[in-house]
Amino acid sequence: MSKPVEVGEVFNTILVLDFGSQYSHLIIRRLREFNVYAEMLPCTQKISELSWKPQGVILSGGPYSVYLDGSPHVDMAVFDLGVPILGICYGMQELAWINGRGVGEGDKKEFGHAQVHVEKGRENDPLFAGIDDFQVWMSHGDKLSDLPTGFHTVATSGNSPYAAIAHDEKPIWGIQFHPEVTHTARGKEILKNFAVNICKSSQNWTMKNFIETEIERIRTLVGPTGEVIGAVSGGVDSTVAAKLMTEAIGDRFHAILVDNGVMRLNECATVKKTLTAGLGINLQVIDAADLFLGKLKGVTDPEKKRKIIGNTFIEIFEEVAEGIKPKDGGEIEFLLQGTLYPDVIESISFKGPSQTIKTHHNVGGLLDNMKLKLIEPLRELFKDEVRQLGELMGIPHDLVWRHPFPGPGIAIRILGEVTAEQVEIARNADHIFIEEIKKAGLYKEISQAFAALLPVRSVGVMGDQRTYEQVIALRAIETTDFMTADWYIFEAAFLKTVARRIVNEVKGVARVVYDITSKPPATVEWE
Ligand SMILES: Nc1ncnc2c1ncn2[C@@H]1O[C@H](COP(=O)(O)OP(=O)(O)OP(=O)(O)O)[C@@H](O)[C@H]1O
Ligand SMILES: O=c1[nH]c(=O)c2[nH+]cn([C@@H]3O[C@H](COP(=O)(O)O)[C@@H](O)[C@H]3O)c2[nH]1
Ligand SMILES: NC(=O)CC[C@H](N)C(=O)O
Ligand SMILES: [Mg+2]
Repeated sequence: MSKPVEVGEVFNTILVLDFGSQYSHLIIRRLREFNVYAEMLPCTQKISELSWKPQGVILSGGPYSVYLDGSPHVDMAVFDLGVPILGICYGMQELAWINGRGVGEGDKKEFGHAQVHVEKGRENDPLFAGIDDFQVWMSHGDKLSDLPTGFHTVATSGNSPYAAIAHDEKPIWGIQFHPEVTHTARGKEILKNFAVNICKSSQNWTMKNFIETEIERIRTLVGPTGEVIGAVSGGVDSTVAAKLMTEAIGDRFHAILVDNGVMRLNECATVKKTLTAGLGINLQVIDAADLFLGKLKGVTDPEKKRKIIGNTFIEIFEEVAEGIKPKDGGEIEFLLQGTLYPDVIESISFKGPSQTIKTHHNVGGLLDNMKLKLIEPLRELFKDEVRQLGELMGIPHDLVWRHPFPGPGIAIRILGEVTAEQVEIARNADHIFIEEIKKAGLYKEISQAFAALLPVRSVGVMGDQRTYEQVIALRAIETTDFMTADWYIFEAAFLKTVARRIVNEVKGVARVVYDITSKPPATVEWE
């Protein structure tokens, strides 16, 4: 018997078809919070092309209007699956459109809170088991003008006579409000009623179960002699992925850490020690600092820096990979990547192209010439699930909770030309800042913090001497998804200590400032 290779084949899965709502991914999050596995696919997904059968289907909201030409529609085969279906907002309008076309533009839009009442006589509807009168979050301009054929009303709100509808015979529901946002007070219970009570999904999505199935899956994919390479940075994602690979295939996995000369203070040595001695990962550190710094000489444009680092990184990785000779005499077949679920969601979303703000370095550029097959063990996981997984696999707590660190490293935190001297200044200032944050017990509260080195000089006075040196900008942010972020509010005394230490201990710095810009309009990194 061949073993399953898709996570959806192993866990009972709720399929969320995404019509492009900003909240679609939250549906997945909420379901997983009560241990039901859910996956999101674009609304255009052909059901016949799925390798697994969903336990239930949710049609998400979306910015379109079902009655306009060019709006997305669901594959009708979804109704032949015989599984329960829940339409949310656009998803409900889609159900109504298919069953009678009774959808149009409302006289007024409805954004924000509304009160929903379950109709008399419908108290036993399983979607609302234990819930009768509750506050919801609405976000729509279109509404149902009629009850679709074969449906009845389950709940109403002031502005929506069809706040919830259900099919008379089949397990199909539509709701106009968004149960996935926290502003809908009983939203999670409604989703749980749907997934657990109605769809009968097992609540077995735990990281403990995931480890076992994922290791099995990797072994099946790689086979008994196959070998895998992977770029590992010492960040949480690549470390957790590398640890899973090691558990699955031992030293047939080759991890490569590239020292690009713009890593944090003592980074490579620490990562090497933790990963090899601590976690048994077969890791090779490649010292390419001089090569990177050589290529960055004279470059000040942020995008150029990013591209140079990205390309050089690939060059080195390929060179090292070619030198690795698998024991079975064949060739390396697979490349490990630490892709997370948010990246996957971003690439499947039913949305138009968004503008490039900055080029994030990535290892994906390797694929064309290397013909390596990708292994992405974390592609179904959110960051907090990766952290849980890391803790369970015995990865040190400090590593699991590390702030993210960008591939182009300190190079995009040095404004202007990147030289060994500038790296030294930025690195030492950063080290002091992080050290003080940890000492104050704030590290976990802050999502990311670092020091940037500005290419301006300022006059100072130290020990009666005039100084004329550079400026360090401290950045600390709070965020959940790094798409938006707010700056962290420190106590004045804390900033005072950090500033004093940096000016006193780091040669070349005369002044320290604190960045109080949110994202947007700024970004997290300075370049
Ligand atoms: N210096 C490096 N050496 C080898 N691989 C690297 C290096 N820097 C980045 N990478 C690769 O680029 C990928 C993306 O980097 P990214 O910073 O997003 O993830 P991470 O470092 O694993 O985790 P985190 O987001 O917590 O920093 C990494 O998973 C790793 O494969
Ligand atoms: O691996 C990475 N390669 C990159 O090229 C890169 N650029 C930014 N970042 C990280 O992404 C998050 C958002 O940063 P920005 O607001 O600056 O885009 C923050 O966490 C940044 O540190 C990167 N990570
Ligand atoms: N959030 C939604 O799904 C909105 C659906 C639809 N476009 C409306 O405005 O009614
Ligand atoms: Mg990183």
